[in-house]
Amino acid sequence: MPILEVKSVTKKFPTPKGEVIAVNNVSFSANSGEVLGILGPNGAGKTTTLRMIATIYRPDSGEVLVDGIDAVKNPLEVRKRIAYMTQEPDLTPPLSVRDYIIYYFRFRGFSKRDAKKHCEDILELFGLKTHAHKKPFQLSTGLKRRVQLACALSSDVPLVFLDEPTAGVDPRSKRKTWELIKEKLEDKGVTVILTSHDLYEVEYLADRVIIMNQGKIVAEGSPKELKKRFGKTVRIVLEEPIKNFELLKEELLRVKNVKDVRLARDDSFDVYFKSLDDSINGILQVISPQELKIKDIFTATANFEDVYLEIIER
Ligand SMILES: Nc1ncnc2c1ncn2[C@@H]1O[C@H](COP(=O)(O)OP(=O)(O)OP(=O)(O)O)[C@@H](O)[C@H]1O
Repeated sequence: MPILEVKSVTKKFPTPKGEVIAVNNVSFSANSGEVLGILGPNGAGKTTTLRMIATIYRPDSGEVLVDGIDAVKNPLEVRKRIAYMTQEPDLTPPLSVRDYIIYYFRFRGFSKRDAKKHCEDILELFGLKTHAHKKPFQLSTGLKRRVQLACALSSDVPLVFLDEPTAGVDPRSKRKTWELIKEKLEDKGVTVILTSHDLYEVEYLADRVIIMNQGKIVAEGSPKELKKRFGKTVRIVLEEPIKNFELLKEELLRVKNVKDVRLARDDSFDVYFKSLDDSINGILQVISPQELKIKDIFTATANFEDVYLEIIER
């Protein structure tokens, strides 16, 4: 049974300009041990979806089940099964790192003794020991986020939400955070719902991705599958500068499954294919009669960012 089932869920908000449909008839599920990425531009409905699962918002229609438990009928039981690392970059209440972690686990129902013991393990595991005495104002954004992450990932619950876990964090600390997430998840069977605007982060961490736009799911699959579905690029480098690119482009666009042709430099151009399996024979047949001499050919699968932008722009 999936740990999370979201079934035909809709959420609307009243605004002075009329009703906004933040989430529009969305359905998906997440299996045990899976990292599910939710992607989408600002306002796509990601946070609203997360908040409905986390029992912060009540859906207008549809159903959310966590571990088989209905989030509307039994919110307290659902809350026991989830941990939520929110987008808020600060630690509230403003305690020392050690006290904050103990407070967090006391709040989650741990005894004082267990919370203290758990806290020392977490400080060690997440490299926070030397910062244990510091107050939030003495911590960098990256460290504050790491404390929040440590609490969420160590909560011993089946479902964890990471809402932009590395927003505002520098590239080196980001990488460290990703490694910590991977390490921590490896043998635990925890399901993670990850939202992020960092496509590299999602590609690195997520087993499967849902892309939302304007309240709806517009694509779903593993990052690898999505890249495969959305094609490859071939760069052709010629011996000499191209004299009439527009004419060449026109002819290449007539080749089966070529969706775009763009000039890269004066002697090279990129051909975008619809799918990974498309052959480049067709383009060679256009080039040969024109006596253009090919110096090099490189093929590359579309990168995840290209794929994402294409899905969103469609
Ligand atoms: N409490 C609210 N009241 C009114 N409208 C809201 C409320 N919360 C969200 N919305 C609207 O619902 C839509 C979806 O918002 P949501 O915050 O879920 O998007 P998001 O994908 O999480 O965006 P971001 O990437 O910016 O966090 C937006 O149009 C937003 O303005």
